[in-house]
Amino acid sequence: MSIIFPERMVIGTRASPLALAQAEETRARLVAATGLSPDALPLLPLTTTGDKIQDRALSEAGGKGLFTKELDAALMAGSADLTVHSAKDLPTELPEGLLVAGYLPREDVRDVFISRRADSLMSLPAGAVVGSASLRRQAQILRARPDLKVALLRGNVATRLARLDEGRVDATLLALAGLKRLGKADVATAILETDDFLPAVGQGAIALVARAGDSAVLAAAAAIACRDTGIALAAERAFLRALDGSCRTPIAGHATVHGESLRFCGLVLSPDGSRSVAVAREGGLGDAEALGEDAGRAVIAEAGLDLLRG
Ligand SMILES: NCc1[nH]cc(CCC(=O)O)c1CC(=O)O
Repeated sequence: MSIIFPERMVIGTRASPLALAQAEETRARLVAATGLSPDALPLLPLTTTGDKIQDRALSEAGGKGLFTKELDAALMAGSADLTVHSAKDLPTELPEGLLVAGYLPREDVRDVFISRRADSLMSLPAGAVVGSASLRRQAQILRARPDLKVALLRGNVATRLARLDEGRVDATLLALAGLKRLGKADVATAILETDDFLPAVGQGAIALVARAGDSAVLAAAAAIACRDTGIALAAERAFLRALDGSCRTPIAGHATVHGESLRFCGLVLSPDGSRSVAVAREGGLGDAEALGEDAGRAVIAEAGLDLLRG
């Protein structure tokens, strides 16, 4: 029996340069895997609530799904057939009727340090200001360097680099994956290794979301999906779900597949980095979700809910 792909699929995406690069990558992979022409895979760029809010930390703007609500609505209304997301920004629970149809092969998961004033986070002068909008990065910066200051810095990559050049902040951290996808990896001053600086759940992965019953679109997504990334993400997202992390809790988590085994590391911090609980687990590839969930429960047992509530 041959696989039936759709004749045409509208690809919903955010309109930011990074989102468009991710949607283009998805489109190119679909062309190669399904034989559809690029014209049969039009992009539908949408502006999300998260894109409009620029003056506040997103954790203060009402939480989850700020980058996904409009894309979910387009899927449900039928104006898009497949939506492309940074897995990092995808809530652990999707609306009824939608599901993750697959993940593309993961990019580099590491964060990078960018500064004109120092070669590394550890060599910044005391009191230097590091700009980031991520509570995880803020907490991890303060854990490594309690003498530094963190400041809210939002916006796309170009905006953040401009703030650095203006001297409004001394340094910033960004995901290497995003820089690579934008062809800007050369702006990195230093790469932070995962042992020192655990990335966010889903970092570097692109998630494809579709309608649950749409078998032709699901088949097309499956044709470009990466198995190992799916397994790693199942563990990471189960960890996040178990913690029920409000977006105000600094949480990091990273899983990797090594042959037949899956390794997971998780970390929860207080916002000021003074307290943290780390967890490590290893298991079989079939147990990814259970492993992540178990790691999340272990953190709750050790940390207590007050750490998690910040
Ligand atoms: N929340 C913003 C966001 N969502 C995904 C990425 C980078 C790409 C990725 O992690 O896949 C970024 C920017 C950043 O953290 O530097």
